[in-house]
Amino acid sequence: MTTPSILEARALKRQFVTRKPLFGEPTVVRAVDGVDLSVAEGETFAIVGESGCGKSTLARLLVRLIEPSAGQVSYRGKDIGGLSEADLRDLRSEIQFIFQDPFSSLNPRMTVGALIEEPLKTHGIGTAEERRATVGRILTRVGLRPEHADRYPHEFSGGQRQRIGIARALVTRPKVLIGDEPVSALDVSIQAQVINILEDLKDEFGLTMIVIAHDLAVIRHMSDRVAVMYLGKIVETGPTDALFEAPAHPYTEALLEAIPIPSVGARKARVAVEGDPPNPIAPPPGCRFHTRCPYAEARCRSEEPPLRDLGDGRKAACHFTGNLALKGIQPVAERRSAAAARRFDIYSAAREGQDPLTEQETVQQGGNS
Ligand SMILES: Nc1ncnc2c1ncn2[C@@H]1O[C@H](COP(=O)(O)OP(=O)(O)OP(=O)(O)O)[C@@H](O)[C@H]1O
Repeated sequence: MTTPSILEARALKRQFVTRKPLFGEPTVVRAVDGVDLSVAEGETFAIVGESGCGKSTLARLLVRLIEPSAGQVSYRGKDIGGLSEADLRDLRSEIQFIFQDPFSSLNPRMTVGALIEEPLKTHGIGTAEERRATVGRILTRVGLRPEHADRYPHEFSGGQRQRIGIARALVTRPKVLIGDEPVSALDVSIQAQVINILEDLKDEFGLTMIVIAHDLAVIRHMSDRVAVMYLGKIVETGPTDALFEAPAHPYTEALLEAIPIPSVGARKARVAVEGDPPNPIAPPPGCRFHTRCPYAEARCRSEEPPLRDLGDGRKAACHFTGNLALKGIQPVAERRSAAAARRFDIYSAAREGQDPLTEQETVQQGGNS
């Protein structure tokens, strides 16, 4: 029996038209350019790709924070494009966001208690007394204390502020939590703690999670399935383990090879795939990845590969998918660097309640908390 899907996108598109001042020609960015996806109830679904590939736009389309240029999104089988204002408000209490930078998403003039209580008030949930009790409970649940409700966000560390963001997102008991780079502003050791909290709360609240990240180590630990985006399109999707062990698209392979090394500099390290992504205003013809693909042939420059079904829940958009091995390509799993493997170990150790960092790494991280 297959798990029913909770969120679905069909042929979803969103373009942004910008115009240079005065008589400038309008330019069109196809930020999301024909995306189909289906998120199963209870799973953690990850969207990964380089900066500017359309991840955040896609996430915002999924909850109608922005309107699509074309295509459809449905939540529990219902087209959200046709929802009334009241139904849209209900939808927003069921689907919550957490953001990359908890400080900028929290109003610095509100106490932590007021910040967490706000969504309850907006949705008319509980009396003032009940809301205060709920705030105390959720603060404890994310590893803070009820008395922290009287303090202000600037009094907390980055990791604690992200816990506050999580508490605020979960206080209405949503069904879906979307995390837009939820840990990428945090140090590696703190990332592991926040990931653990999210995983525990996911089980406790029966959440479906959509996680947007550029960091594949985070994705590997958190997600059941992954969609890899490149220039507004999904180029590969499938179960996380299968995709990591044997990527079917050369772009996925390049991303896996670029996993950053854990060190002081890894705090905000970005994935670096060789070459720059093409200008999204004028994407290359044929396969959009051909300008950076080591395996590209003439066909790739003129013919766009469709997202083909590979079986076992996997899909990829590459003319050579399934044949990469024939081109003499060794699976990435065999080539992954020791440093990247260590990064995976850090998360694994933290998940098992051990101190994830060696003494030397703790010194490098500056003993942060
Ligand atoms: N409001 C907007 N107006 C014009 N262009 C936009 C707007 N929002 C996004 N874009 C463009 O759409 C493309 C996709 O942006 P988006 O933020 O969705 O990508 P992303 O993968 O989430 O990137 P990042 O990881 O940097 O947040 C980019 O080229 C971006 O410049």
